[in-house]
Amino acid sequence: MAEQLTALSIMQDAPVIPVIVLRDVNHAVSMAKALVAGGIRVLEVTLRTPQGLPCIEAIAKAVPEAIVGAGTVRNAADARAAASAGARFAVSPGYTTSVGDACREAGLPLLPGVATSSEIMQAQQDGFNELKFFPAVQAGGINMLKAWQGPFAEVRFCPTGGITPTNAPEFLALKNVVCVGGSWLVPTDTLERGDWEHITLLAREAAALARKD
Ligand SMILES: O=C(O)C(=O)C[C@H](O)[C@H](O)COP(=O)(O)O
Repeated sequence: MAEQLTALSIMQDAPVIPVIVLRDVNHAVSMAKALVAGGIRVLEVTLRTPQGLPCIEAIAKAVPEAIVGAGTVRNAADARAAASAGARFAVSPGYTTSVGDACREAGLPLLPGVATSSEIMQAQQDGFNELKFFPAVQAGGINMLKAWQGPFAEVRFCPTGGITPTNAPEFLALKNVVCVGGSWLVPTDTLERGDWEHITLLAREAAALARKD
C-alpha cells in the first residue's frame, strides 16, 4: 500500500523540494531517477507547461520510489487533473477555498501558497497550517518569516521563490521553516543536455543541507 502522506510528511522528507519545469516528456523519468539517486524523492512538477501532467504520469508509473506532486495548481480543475495523472500531493502559488476543497476531495495533501497575513488566516480557517511562502525572497524573506513567528506560531512554512544553495541554510535555520523549495536542482540547460549526473550532484548537495535540530 502507498504510504500515507500529509503536507507535513512531504515537507519533512528532505530539506529541499525541487520545483521542476519540464518541456519534454522524454526527460521526466531520467530526471526523476537522477534526483532520487541524489537523495531527493519528493518532486514538484509544475503545471506551467502542457507537458507537466504527462510528465507526472510517467514518473508516477516508472519511478515508484519518487513521491511526485503537482506544482502551479491554480484551480479545482488543475487539482483534479493532477490527481488523475497520479500526483501524490499538490502545491499552489496562492490559496483559494476552491483549490483547498478540490485537493481534499481528490485526496491530495496541499501546500497552499501565501504571501500575506490575511492569506495565512484564510488558509488556516480552511484547516491548512503547513504553507508555502511564495515568492519568499521577493515578499519579505527571512524578516517576514520571523515576524510571522509571533501571531502564527503554529504555522510551518516552505519558503519558495528566490531560494538558492547560498541562502537556503539561513531559511532552514528558522524555527517556522521545515524545508525550502527551489528550481535550482533542475536547470533547463542541464535537462536539455541530458546531464543526469549533474542533477544527482545538485540533489546530493541539497539533501545534505542542514536543518535546525
Ligand atoms: O510555478 C509555481 O507554481 C510557483 O509557485 C513558482 C515556483 O515555486 C518558483 O518560481 C520557484 O522559484 P525559483 O526557485 O526562484 O525559480
